[in-house]
Amino acid sequence: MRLDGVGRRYGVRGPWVLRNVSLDLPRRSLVRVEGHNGSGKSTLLRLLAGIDAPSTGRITGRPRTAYVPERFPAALPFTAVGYLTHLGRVHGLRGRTAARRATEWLDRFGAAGHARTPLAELSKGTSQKVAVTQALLAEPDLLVLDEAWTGLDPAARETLDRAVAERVAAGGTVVFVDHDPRRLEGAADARYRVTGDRLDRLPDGAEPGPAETGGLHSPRVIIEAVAPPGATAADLPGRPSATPGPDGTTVRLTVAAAHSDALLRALLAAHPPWHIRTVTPAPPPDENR
Ligand SMILES: Nc1ncnc2c1ncn2[C@@H]1O[C@H](COP(=O)(O)OP(=O)(O)OP(=O)(O)O)[C@@H](O)[C@H]1O
Repeated sequence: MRLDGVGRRYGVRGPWVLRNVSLDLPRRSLVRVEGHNGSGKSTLLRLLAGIDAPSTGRITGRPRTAYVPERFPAALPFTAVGYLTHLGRVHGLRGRTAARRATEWLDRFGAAGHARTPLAELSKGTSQKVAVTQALLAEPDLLVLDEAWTGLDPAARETLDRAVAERVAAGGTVVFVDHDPRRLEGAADARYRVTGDRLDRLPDGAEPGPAETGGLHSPRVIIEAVAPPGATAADLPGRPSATPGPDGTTVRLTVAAAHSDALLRALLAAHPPWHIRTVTPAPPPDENR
């Protein structure tokens, strides 16, 4: 698929969110999109997914596409498997194939027990598994993932990592946005950054930008927690710095405020979970040091 001189603004006089974006999305590739909050990443992904149209410019060569939006419409009057079968049909599958794939994917995500649960009664995590499943069961040539890992438990996040690798290995293109700079680290064939209204390709090996790491001067949060036996801070979202807590039994994790929710979720969802003692804003860094 190709984008040529694509621009998008909301309303005829609204500011340009994206302007003059030209982009080639080759088959068999994994593409990461980065940028600050509100920079236009979701806008770009909606254009790629075909659920929004450019205000100017052209998109050509659209393949069969599936999309996991940042927010999933959870209140629809379906059971999980009923909804997935319905969407499978929308993607062009026969009902029986759609139902079989829905069941297989729910099973892979550890949510088979919720196949017959109404969507409105699902937990946030299970809803997200349904959101991801509706895209994966289509076996699309282009898979667009907008923060699709958010809300998934660690095992489901790994399942999604594997599913992405499988899609790419099958010749597909996967484009993703994620707040965790280490998501699929080293696996992306190309990385792009939305800055102002531009989309720039990042050189291979470029460090994650301030939106992903938090940057020296962005607000930070200190989480003091008791680690379960054997746990380390090495694989936690937001790359927190870890130091021993004041009483010797806790670990003090300092993380960019933008990542504190994801970090807390990961700590609470760990098996066994971390025990959170306190969550406090960090003092601003000392400018004179
Ligand atoms: N439907 C809409 N109507 C009007 N303005 C919009 C709409 N969607 C997005 N915007 C504006 O476009 C800009 C880019 O938003 P977008 O959601 O694409 O950014 P983002 O990088 O995905 O943000 P985040 O990281 O917070 O999800 C923002 O200023 C936002 O307010």
